[in-house]
Amino acid sequence: MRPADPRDAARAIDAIRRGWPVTIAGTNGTLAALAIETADDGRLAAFDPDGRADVLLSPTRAATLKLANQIAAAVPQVPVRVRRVDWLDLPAAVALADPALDLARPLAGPWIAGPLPETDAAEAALRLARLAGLLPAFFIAPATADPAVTLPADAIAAHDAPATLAIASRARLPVEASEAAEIIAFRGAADAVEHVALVIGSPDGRPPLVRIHSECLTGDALGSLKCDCGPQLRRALAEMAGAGWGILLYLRQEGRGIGLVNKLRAYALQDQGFDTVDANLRLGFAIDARDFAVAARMLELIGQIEVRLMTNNPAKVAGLETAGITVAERVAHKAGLNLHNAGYLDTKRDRTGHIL
Ligand SMILES: Nc1nc2c(ncn2[C@@H]2O[C@H](COP(=O)(O)OP(=O)(O)OP(=O)(O)O)[C@@H](O)[C@H]2O)c(=O)[nH]1
Ligand SMILES: [Zn+2]
Repeated sequence: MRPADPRDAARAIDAIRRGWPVTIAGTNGTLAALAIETADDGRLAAFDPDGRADVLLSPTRAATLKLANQIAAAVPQVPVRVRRVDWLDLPAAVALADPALDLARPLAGPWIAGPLPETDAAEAALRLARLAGLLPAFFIAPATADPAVTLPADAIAAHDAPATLAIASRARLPVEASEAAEIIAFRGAADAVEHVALVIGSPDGRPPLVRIHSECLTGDALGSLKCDCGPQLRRALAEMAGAGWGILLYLRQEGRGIGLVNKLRAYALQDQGFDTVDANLRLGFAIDARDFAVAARMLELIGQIEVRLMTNNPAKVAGLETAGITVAERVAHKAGLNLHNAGYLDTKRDRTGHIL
């Protein structure tokens, strides 16, 4: 197996978004994978001329489809292979991958499901789908005649490791909350994701008030009432301005790391009655796919490794501390309760450990 190249994951993300197969080599076997979301009949026939490719699902999607009873654990922690049978054609595979129609058109089996030996490659493929903003489901085969990209599984595992992150540019940016603000943009070697920090005021000897904010296009820019992101963002900046000193870290982790389109799919499931946790699981993702090590790296680059963190989420405190930042104080950060987001906030309190 050749060593990972930092550009491997970027090429693979591009390939699966275009509907091209990738071949992933892990320590326990190699898999060729074609993303179901971007497949069509022609691509599937080229990938798998004999109609024998199996389907790869994530552990949480398999649990939703009740495929877990065929596997040792009640809730499988490992990727699941659904064996190809004649009637598992492209529309059936789309129905396995996409929960949009779960209620309207319950899936008829019998499906033959099981674990697969190539766990490294399978986990890497599922991670790749999340990074590409696609549904985590693939056709898989031992090899394909014409892979667009071949890469080692660890290239994807290391993909958003923040070590290569560096300051790319900084400039004065007067904002509504404070005229004394500076924006700092960060870039890493592996991808085109550009995280941003907004430093308000200047150091006063105390650890800065810090807000880690994950991108929420709907809440931050469109005024969505489904979440509390927009009001939290604005309140954070106002409080930093009031205190005279603070740092907002704006992380490009839309939808808790599953991307905009998948978040909107989760919203459509919420319209069917599922809460924010179950919607993510039905789609085949973790409840929260974020990694706060990137925030720690940004603070290091800014030169502030001790902070007063504005959050209700203990996972953010733990994530920063694991990555070497001292959280001197957690500052509760509540804002924007309304009729539409009350259930969402209850779910955060009851199911994801938020202190609300
Ligand atoms: N997948 C998914 N993401 C959501 C949903 N609602 C909001 N989000 C995303 O959740 C993230 C909001 O996170 P934050 O406000 O930074 O963090 P938090 O975990 O709520 O913790 P706090 O610091 O206490 O606010 C943003 O990336 C939103 O896009 C949802 O229903 N599903
Ligand atoms: Zn939001």
